[in-house]
Amino acid sequence: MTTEVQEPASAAPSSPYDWAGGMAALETLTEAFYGKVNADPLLQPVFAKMDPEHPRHVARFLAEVFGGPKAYSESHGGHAEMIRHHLGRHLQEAQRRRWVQLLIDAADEIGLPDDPEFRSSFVAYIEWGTRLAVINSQPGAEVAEEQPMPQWGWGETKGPYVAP
Ligand code: HEM
Repeated sequence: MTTEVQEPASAAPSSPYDWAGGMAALETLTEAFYGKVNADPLLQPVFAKMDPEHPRHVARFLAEVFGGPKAYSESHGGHAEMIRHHLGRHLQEAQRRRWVQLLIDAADEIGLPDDPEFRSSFVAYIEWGTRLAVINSQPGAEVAEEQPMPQWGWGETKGPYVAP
């Protein structure tokens, strides 16, 4: 068996958002995902009081992270508002793991692109974002709410976080 490292395509798509299929694809993803969440014994109680618009809001958030329109920042309070939704929720690692697993299951189910480059970018952000959600949800978490919206392209993380 040979393993080949793929060269980037000469006409690379402008963003993971475009490659994923834009807002319609992300809305389909979050609909499928929260359907699974609602049927999951570990996560259903966490989301029991979820706003019916929640899946669409998360799709907009993901869209912005992956290079799409800035709809979450312009209409839903941006990153600070997303952080506020997780404060004090005492999320646990087992719940985070299940969240990631169900999102990837949903991605496969709806046919989100499954090429290694896209999935690497996608899962990298999901690992980062879910771990931040857990950290920010703990009692006494010191959260800087006014952080910029994370931006995830095709590249890598540029190294561990070092406090200023
Ligand atoms: C990349 C990871 C994540 C992203 C991008 C994300 C995004 C969001 C956003 C945008 C909201 C606010 C929705 C709105 O404005 O209506 C929200 C709320 C919430 N998130 Fe997350 N989240 C992530 C991870 C998690 C995880 C791992 C959990 C739990 C295991 C979680 C639990 C919740 C809960 C309980 C709410 C409030 C739901 C409600 O309205 O009752 N999130 N999240």
